[in-house]
Amino acid sequence: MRSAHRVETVRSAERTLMAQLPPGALMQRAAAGLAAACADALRRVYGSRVVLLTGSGDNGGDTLYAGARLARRGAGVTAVLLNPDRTHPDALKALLRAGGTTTTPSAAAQPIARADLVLDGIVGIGGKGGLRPDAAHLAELVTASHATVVAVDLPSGIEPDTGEIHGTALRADLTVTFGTHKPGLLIDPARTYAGSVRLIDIGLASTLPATPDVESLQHADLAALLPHPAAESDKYRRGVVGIAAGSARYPGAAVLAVAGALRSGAGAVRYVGPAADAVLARFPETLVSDSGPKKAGRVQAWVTGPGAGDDAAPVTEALSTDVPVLLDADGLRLADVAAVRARTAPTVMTPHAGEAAALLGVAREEVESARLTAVRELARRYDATVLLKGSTTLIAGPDDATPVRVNPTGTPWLATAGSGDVLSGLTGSLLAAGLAPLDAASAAAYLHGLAGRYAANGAPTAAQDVADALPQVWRDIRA
Ligand SMILES: NC(=O)C1=CN([C@@H]2O[C@H](COP(=O)(O)OP(=O)(O)OC[C@H]3O[C@@H](n4cnc5c(N)ncnc54)[C@H](O)[C@@H]3O)[C@@H](O)[C@H]2O)[C@@H](O)CC1
Ligand SMILES: Nc1ncnc2c1ncn2[C@@H]1O[C@H](COP(=O)(O)OP(=O)(O)O)[C@@H](O)[C@H]1O
Ligand SMILES: [K+]
Repeated sequence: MRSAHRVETVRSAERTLMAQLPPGALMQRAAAGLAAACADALRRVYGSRVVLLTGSGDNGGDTLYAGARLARRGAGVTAVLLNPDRTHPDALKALLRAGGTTTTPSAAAQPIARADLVLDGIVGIGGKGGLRPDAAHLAELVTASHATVVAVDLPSGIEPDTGEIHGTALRADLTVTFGTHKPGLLIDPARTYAGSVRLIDIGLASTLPATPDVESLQHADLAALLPHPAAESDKYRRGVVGIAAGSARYPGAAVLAVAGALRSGAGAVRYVGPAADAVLARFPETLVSDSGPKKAGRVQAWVTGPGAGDDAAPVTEALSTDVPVLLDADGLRLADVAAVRARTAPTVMTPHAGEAAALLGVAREEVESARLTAVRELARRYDATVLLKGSTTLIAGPDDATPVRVNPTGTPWLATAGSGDVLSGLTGSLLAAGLAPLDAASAAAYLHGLAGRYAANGAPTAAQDVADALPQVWRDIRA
């Protein structure tokens, strides 16, 4: 599991750790890790040209100490001091002693244009709001240069706790972060500013709380979560997933949801709805029922909504059952908030940003720019597990104390009609297998994202291909 902690949590853990260490020890650990990462990025340190964008806080301090280490190895290092009177004094002395030089923002254009490497030490976890005008000007110069950009702790200008961006932020190729990930490094839009992220161990794990604020599943977590049939398994023990989806107008949504469910470990898939002929034509193994969800026979989880049109009856009926229910697409719109809140079995909702915006009564852009806030608010309002789809899919449980999961897999090629239907069938299957709602939804997002990458492999792909790629993803994860 990859963990991320909010600024307040990081600061408190740092205070505890610092009290046990000699003064300055933490900053030296951070600077040593940072300098090593920079040396890797440069390949050859001797003779390289390095520019340090240096703010007035400890983020600038880390940067100056790392610059001093690079200067001692033969790099030409120039620090651009944004606030000369308030620069970290000891770190600045160290840089000058190592042969580094300083300059002002107004004279920074030439060194930045010539640099091989630029370190962004303008602001770290002490930042609020987008970059101020003088720093924003430096960011423009960096964008125009060919230098490799390394962000120190985080790209300056992003909101560390949420991944929001208010104004200008600096774009990095690599972010070297200290002690723990910050949520903003994992969540878009800020995530794309961070480039690849490298975590430096400064000993903080010993003082951070065990439960992070945000987390991401990794391959090993998936391998542990995925259900695997045992000798005594039968189709009911493996889980029967019910799909109440599709309409005369959108039969394909039903087919794709069934495809996602069949490829994801369900012992059987039961279908109810007006698209039975289309479903059976493609998947003769589907159990089709003429009745609604309540009378359809034994099912361990329902998926309802994809391609449903305006018929609320199957959605309402599914919600009245005592098994987990997944609401997607039209089902989100047709579900009554009070009926969802009143359920005793889990409910999982899987909106994209547009659907989430409609449920929250805000503009789509507002959801996309503040994804963490939106997913938490929906989970709270519906007392449900919410999976907010998009460029970084987020999954929140109804309880605020549970970490929000960020899906690390995925590809923009998944933004293709019907791929969401595959995800809903896939999630339903994992719910029917007995996974807890947060695990089912985050494992499904992980598998779906990888299946999208496999299916696309750098070229356009379609929703059916994503479903067809699922077994190979499954095999690779278990291997
Ligand atoms: N506290 C610790 O023990 C450690 C801290 N470390 C470093 O210290 C950083 C935090 O240091 P600080 O608390 O001094 O804070 P920062 O250095 O992140 O930022 C504070 C300074 O940035 C300026 N600033 C704030 N918002 C700005 C904006 N939007 N545009 C331009 N300037 C802005 C403020 O005027 C302030 O002087 C971490 O990110 C990390 O890099 C590391 O050395 C590891 C140990
Ligand atoms: N920019 C993006 N990057 C990565 N994944 C994306 C992006 N845009 C959409 N997706 C993914 O593509 C899928 C699309 O689902 P959805 O919007 O419900 O489509 P549909 O309703 O057509 O099935 C979701 O899994 C979503 O997370
Ligand atoms: K920074």
